[in-house]
Amino acid sequence: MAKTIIEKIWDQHVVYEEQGKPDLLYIDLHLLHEVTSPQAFEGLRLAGRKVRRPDLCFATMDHNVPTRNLPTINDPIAKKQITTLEKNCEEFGIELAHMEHPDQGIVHIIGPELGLTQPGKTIVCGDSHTSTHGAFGAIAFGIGTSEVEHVLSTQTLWQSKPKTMEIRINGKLGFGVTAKDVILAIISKFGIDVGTGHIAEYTGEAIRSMTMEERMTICNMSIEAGAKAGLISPDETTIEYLRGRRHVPEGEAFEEAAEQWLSLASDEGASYDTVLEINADEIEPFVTWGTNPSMGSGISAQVPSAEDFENESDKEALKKALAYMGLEEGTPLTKIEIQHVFIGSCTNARLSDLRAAAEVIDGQKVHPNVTAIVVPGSRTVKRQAEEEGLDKIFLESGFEWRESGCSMCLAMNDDVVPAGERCASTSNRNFEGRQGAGSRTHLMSPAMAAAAAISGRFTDVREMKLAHA
Ligand SMILES: CC(C)[C@H](C(=O)O)[C@@H](O)C(=O)O
Ligand code: SF4
Repeated sequence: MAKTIIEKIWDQHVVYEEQGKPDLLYIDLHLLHEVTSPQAFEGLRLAGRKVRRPDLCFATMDHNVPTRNLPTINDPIAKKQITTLEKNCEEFGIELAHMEHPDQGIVHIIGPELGLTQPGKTIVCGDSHTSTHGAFGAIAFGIGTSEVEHVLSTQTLWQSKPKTMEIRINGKLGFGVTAKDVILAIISKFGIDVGTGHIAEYTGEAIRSMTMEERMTICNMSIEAGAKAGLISPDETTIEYLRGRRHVPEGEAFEEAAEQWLSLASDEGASYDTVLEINADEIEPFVTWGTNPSMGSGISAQVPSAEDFENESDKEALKKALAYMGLEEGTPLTKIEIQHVFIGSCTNARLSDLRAAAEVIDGQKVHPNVTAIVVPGSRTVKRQAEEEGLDKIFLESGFEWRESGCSMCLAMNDDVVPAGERCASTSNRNFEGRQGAGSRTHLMSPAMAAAAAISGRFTDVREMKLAHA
């Protein structure tokens, strides 16, 4: 029978099953960071247990790390989490990319970079955006701290088999439209709960022509559509990205692995519990205007009005969101002014994202009302960007060029948007207070954020690109 990649990987990892109960799944890779691991290690210690497979674990520091004046951490809670992770990794024998290690970075950026993330693996991390790793054709999802402890001690996890979903993106993307616009358009069209109980596979021509970095942006936000995980069947693009990376097999063994990885792709004719479709040519550069990632529109639209919605609860949600965001119904999106720009996060802080932003800047200056920062997703991204001179492009235009970490994505560190101010952000969440108490977040692509930095308001990057062509 034709199977989806989701079923193939799942079936290969079930170590115990019983009718009517969750399956016990083997976990191939466990990624850790400083925020969700301390109690898990403490639990092991109290129970006198060891980590079963430290060689299948990898830890980094990302949420709390400062992005300047390293290694000074001002916040005592942040400092404690950092030193605790250091101690735990040493005691339990887990490899750690500490704050100043050359491999340090946001957990979802360094897994792929180091070749730890591979097709066919089950990958977990105490972090909801673990779905990013699904771009390689892996089942990758976030887990809670008690599950982190379970995986540390047994290398397995109890999981109910999710339903399968296909999200097909038909056709080719238009000029100036990026992976971020695609995933924001999908969430806007289908809502933040559509994926509940499912693992989603993204398919279609637009996905096939994307690079691995673009595919990671798509899979990263699966959780914002409510899905447990999101993934993409491996193809030659996947294989070429992985070739030569540190943790993948070498030589003949790589060719064998590649063949096996390609065989995981969903079979022709495999069926899914749910199928959603969107046409690439209906997608414009996107920005969010509200307080969840589905509250967004193409840049040529206006902030919606209550009359655009049929049911009362949607009208109420709109009013509440606009009150928090300080926006009026019907305002053209290109009239909205911003005070901050954040180019960073596990959604959009890889090398290609920084290149896309730098290309838009193209010798222009950051608007005088705007504070703009670039936070590379990892130290490797930072080094590579500097080798290409991207840091100079950003610095000369007036951006700050920071050290890698989660930074302003969630303001668990010193990088905070002040109350009442607006930030054009390449991250993935725009909830109330996400970038600091009272902060107002607008999600968009790196190119759109760069365009906003220059003009001080939301701008259709396609026009800016044409003007500079
Ligand atoms: C801190 C962590 C648990 C959290 C997550 O799970 O996603 C964070 O990374 C986020 O993006 O909100
Ligand atoms: S960059 Fe943001 S979304 Fe990603 S792991 Fe860090 S806090 Fe979470």
